[in-house]
Amino acid sequence: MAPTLYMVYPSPPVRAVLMTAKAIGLDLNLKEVGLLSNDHLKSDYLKLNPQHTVPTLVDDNGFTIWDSHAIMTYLVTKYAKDDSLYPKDPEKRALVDQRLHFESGIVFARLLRITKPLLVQRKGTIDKRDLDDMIEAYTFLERFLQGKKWATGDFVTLADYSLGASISSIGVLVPIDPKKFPNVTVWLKRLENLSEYEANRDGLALFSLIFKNRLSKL
Ligand SMILES: N[C@@H](CCC(=O)N[C@@H](CS)C(=O)NCC(=O)O)C(=O)O
Repeated sequence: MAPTLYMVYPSPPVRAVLMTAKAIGLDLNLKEVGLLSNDHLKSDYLKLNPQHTVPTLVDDNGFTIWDSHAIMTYLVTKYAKDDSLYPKDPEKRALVDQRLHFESGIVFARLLRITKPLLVQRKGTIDKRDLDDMIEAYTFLERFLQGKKWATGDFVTLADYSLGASISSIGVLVPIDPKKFPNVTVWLKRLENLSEYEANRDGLALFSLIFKNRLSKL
């Protein structure tokens, strides 16, 4: 039996998990959660994940874990044929972990500060402070990528899927200027050429549709 992933396609963290599963050749049983109908706030879902977020993974033995970063490292540790996406070497792993925490604590947190008001409060604009903070996050990533092919070095890791899902998404609302951010621009293009990036495409298109539509309602 395949592990079950509770998900919605537009969610960047969900897409990071989908890219991971595709990369390691793991089939997932996908269950869409009705966020708009608040299904994630109902008792059945809260029993699975009291934090009521997607993605949430239930493995075939019943083991349940949420947060994309925890899910991705779990899936690679348990199901991948080798450790290339999440190296066992302490220094290489520490670099991947640093980037995953950067995605979680900086990039996704700042993305949410932009997308939540658009979606929940139906605002039609992005505050300048939130725009500036996102640009600062791009600047950090630009520096991390200096002299590197991928987020941590010469090889694709989970850091690329996690950052790639979020950066490709927020780039729709806060454009990534290729002159100011050449490393980020080239890295995203490189990511788009990977076969596992296919798992990001449809959800990204939906994300784009939802949020561009909100902004155009000015
Ligand atoms: N850090 C979490 C973020 C998960 C998250 O906030 N997901 C959003 C969708 S993109 C969600 O489930 N929102 C509904 C809620 O928080 O109630 C992760 O990486 O999984």
